Amino acid sequence: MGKVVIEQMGFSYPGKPKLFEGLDLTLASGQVVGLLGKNGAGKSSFLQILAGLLFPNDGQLSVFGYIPEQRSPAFLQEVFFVPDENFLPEHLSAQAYQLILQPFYPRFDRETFTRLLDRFEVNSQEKIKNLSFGQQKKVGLAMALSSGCALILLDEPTNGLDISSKSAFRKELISVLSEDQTVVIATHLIRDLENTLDRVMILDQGQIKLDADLSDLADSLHFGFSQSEVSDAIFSQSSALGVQFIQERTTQAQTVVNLELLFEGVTAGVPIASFLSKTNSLTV
Ligand SMILES: Nc1ncnc2c1ncn2[C@@H]1O[C@H](COP(=O)(O)OP(=O)(O)OP(=O)(O)O)[C@@H](O)[C@H]1O
Repeated sequence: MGKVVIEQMGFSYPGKPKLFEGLDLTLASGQVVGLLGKNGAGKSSFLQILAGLLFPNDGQLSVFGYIPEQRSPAFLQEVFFVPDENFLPEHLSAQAYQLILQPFYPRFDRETFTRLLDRFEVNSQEKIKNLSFGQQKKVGLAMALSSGCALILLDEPTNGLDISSKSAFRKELISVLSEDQTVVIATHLIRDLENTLDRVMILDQGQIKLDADLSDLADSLHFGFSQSEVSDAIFSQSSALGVQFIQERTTQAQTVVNLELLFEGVTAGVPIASFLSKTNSLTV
């Protein structure tokens, strides 16, 4: 479908200091991207800018060749945004709302929607207002994953989901997506995204401090645990149980990327990107 291209983008809420400044970013299709950041880092605002709900103050933003703030019908039918809070009409059932929504999304797959609601154990006939927060969340996620949209934006998708629903969401996300779809997931529940992401972006102090493919992180870094300090660690964190550390990977076995430790390192100012072989962008 094309790309999302951000060039030198700046954004601030009226009367507030800059939230983003000089952001550069390109998202190709076929990736699940995790957007990580502390509370208030701007993750939700970033998604809303991509969805055309907030407008950048500076720079360029193009989503598949469209300018989101123009909110053209051709753009809107390619973007599905699931906010953290319920966005569904409370007086309708999931099934009734799906019928209203479907004509706006040409590739909406009704069978997938029905299957996902079953999988998520949500009653499609029940009015939204009678569903729990987690069940409402699952209706929104089922809609997004069935929408066929080229860009799917999920704000804290696992917030409010129980353990088995988180696992079901991860599995369905990977199985339902096609190569021409891009998903951006904003979250601070980092562990919930394990084994799901193709790429991670860490937003901190108005900048993207790390933007890297998970495969590159796993190739270039070694994530370990030791009872004592490790002398050549790039970053380490001690707890009562021992020391978690990140090393540059040379001959060590490949390890699963510890996203939480990576996040702590990057937000502590460690120039992790300089240890990677194929970094997408580096602003540290
Ligand atoms: N409508 C608004 N008007 C003014 N400031 C806002 C508005 N919405 C958010 N902000 C401010 O912008 C900053 C970023 O908020 P945002 O919700 O994008 O962060 P976040 O990373 O999603 O945070 P969280 O993890 O807590 O959801 C915060 O300082 C917040 O107070």
